Amino acid sequence: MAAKKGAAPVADSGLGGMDDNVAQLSKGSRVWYRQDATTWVLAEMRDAPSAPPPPADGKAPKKGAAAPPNVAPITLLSGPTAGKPVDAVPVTSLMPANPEMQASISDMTQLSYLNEPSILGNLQLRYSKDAIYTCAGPVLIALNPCKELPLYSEEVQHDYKAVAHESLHTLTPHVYLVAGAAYRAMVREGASQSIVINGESGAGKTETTKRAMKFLASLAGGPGRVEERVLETNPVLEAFGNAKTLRNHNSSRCGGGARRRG
Ligand SMILES: Nc1ncnc2c1ncn2[C@@H]1O[C@H](COP(=O)(O)OP(=O)(O)OP(=O)(O)O)[C@@H](O)[C@H]1O
Repeated sequence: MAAKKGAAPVADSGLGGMDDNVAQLSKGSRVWYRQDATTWVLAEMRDAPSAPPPPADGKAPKKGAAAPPNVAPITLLSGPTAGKPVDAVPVTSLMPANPEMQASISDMTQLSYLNEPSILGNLQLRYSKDAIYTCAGPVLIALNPCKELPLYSEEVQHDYKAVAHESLHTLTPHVYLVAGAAYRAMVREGASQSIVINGESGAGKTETTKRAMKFLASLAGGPGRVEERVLETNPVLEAFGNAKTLRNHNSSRCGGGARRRG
């Protein structure tokens, strides 16, 4: 299969180059098909990739032009067009799908293929089950549920407090797991720890920070007023750093030009 670089109709995400994945495609393979710039659809290959048909106008390709990519017939498996056959799809718009895609995977490193649609598909599947936290090795991915979930109760905190003193990650991914790991490292090494929380506006950084601080305060607080006092610093910090924006009533990034109303 000779899909040449530069022939892809859409930009590569950089998460496992498309060309690298073409070799994985054969008849019966489950694949992700890039329908447009933002949509991946699960599909099955009806046959192995083959050379593309000659151009309709019969003209020979220009000298030095990149060879067109091989093509394959597929059947769409997900979305409103499920069951629809699509012929002659360029292999450069296909990515191998994980065989374990039916079950959601709590640690991305367990996915057989770590390409963009597999990561997004796994996150989407978990999100549909209100599993907003997913690990990617030591990194925690937190999605904004845009609703209150029963993930932060005293009982849940109690469970994660128990493992905060152990080194094993026996519970499902959670911001408490990350906070607990930082706490454990601080106690073990006797040194300050940092948790980097990153994401676009409205992603949930402030909420995640508050949950982590609350958990840390309750871990270390004991019978005193530590938890209360740590959390009382929030309004002061927010008064200096936060502002209401079109997208977020409590944004920690002020101004910043036009924003989409969310
Ligand atoms: N874990 C969560 N549970 C429930 N609601 C959440 C959660 N995370 C975020 N939200 C909701 O999303 C809104 C935006 O989240 P947040 O203010 O934390 O975003 P942000 O990433 O800090 O945004 P900005 O960069 O603009 O400050 C919150 O006001 C809250 O309503």
